[in-house]
Amino acid sequence: MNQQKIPATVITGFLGAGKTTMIRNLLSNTNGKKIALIINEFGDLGVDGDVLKGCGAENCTEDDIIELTNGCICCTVADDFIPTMTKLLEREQRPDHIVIETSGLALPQPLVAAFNWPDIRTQVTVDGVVTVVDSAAVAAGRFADDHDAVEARRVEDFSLDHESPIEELFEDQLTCADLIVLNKTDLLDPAGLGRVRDEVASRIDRKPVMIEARNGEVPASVLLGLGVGTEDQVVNRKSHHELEHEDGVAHDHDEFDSFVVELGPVANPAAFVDALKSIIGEHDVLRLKGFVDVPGKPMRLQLQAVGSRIDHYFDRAWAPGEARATRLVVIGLHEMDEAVVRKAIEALA
Ligand SMILES: Nc1nc2c(ncn2[C@@H]2O[C@H](COP(=O)(O)OP(=O)(O)OP(=O)(O)O)[C@@H](O)[C@H]2O)c(=O)[nH]1
Repeated sequence: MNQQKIPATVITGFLGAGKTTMIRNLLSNTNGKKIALIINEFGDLGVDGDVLKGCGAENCTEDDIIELTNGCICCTVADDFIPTMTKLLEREQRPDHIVIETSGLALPQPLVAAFNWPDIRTQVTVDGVVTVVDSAAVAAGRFADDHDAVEARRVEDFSLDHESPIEELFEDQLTCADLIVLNKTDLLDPAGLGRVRDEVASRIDRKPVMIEARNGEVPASVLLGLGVGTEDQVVNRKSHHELEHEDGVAHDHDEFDSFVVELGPVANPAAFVDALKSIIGEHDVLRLKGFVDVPGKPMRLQLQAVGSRIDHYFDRAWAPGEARATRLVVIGLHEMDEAVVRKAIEALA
């Protein structure tokens, strides 16, 4: 049997960069290609899966969307990702293309390396790694090393062996890229965007192609079909973690935490969003997302916060028999005080 290898595109990028938005767009214009989608997110609430399953794409049905929820994909490659791929490849109707959305906190390197496992390597190749960048967050200095803060942490914790975890992850995700999408261009002027381009370029030695996008609108012909075979090159794209721990110390996400808050109905969404904005700013919440039950409304309110920028819109009707609920996942650095943030959010409903 001489089957062609199935191309797989890995989509990575920091929390809230616009990965799900880009994939949603992609699914609405796949040029007839049948797509299988593997999604992984940090936190116990499958928001991305819900959003993507809800888009009703013809070439990527609910059966073709697989959620990996047992942890961050880079740490669960052997237990989760490999068996999932194996099962996918055993399907009678194989996909034309596989798209993998990593969690916003994932290191793409271990995932790409997994494509060299014997059973996978013969059947699939990494078409390319696409790293989505929140250009507005870069411009706001979110990934710049805050030397004072890092030094303060170093004084408190002598075991700290590296710089800001956010900055490191951002660089690791760029380091692995075959294509960089500078997203959220609508939030910057051309000069600001030029500075973001320079900053991103300065953080990597290789020179992957960089394109600009708004709302993740990138044609399928650009995203799919890069034809790189990244699994053969991953050794040259080592993450900070791999460079620091060549002795094989396991990677983990101890620097980040997430929890889910469940609340009652929210009668006044505008006031709720304003109050959330304050809580996010005060406690330096990195990402907050989920769904809100607004009494008297047949539709579910989707809420998406990246830093203190919050989008909210009614995304779909509550399904018959579906329990209406307000559930939000909150992600922050380990220092974030879960009890205090939880209490502050719970007090809003
Ligand atoms: N203004 C603006 N907002 C955007 C753009 N792209 C995405 N967003 C918004 O940014 C927020 C996060 O987008 P997602 O697509 O969920 O980001 P993500 O990278 O999948 O997030 P995680 O899975 O949590 O890491 C949502 O509110 C999007 O609507 C853009 O180009 N411009």
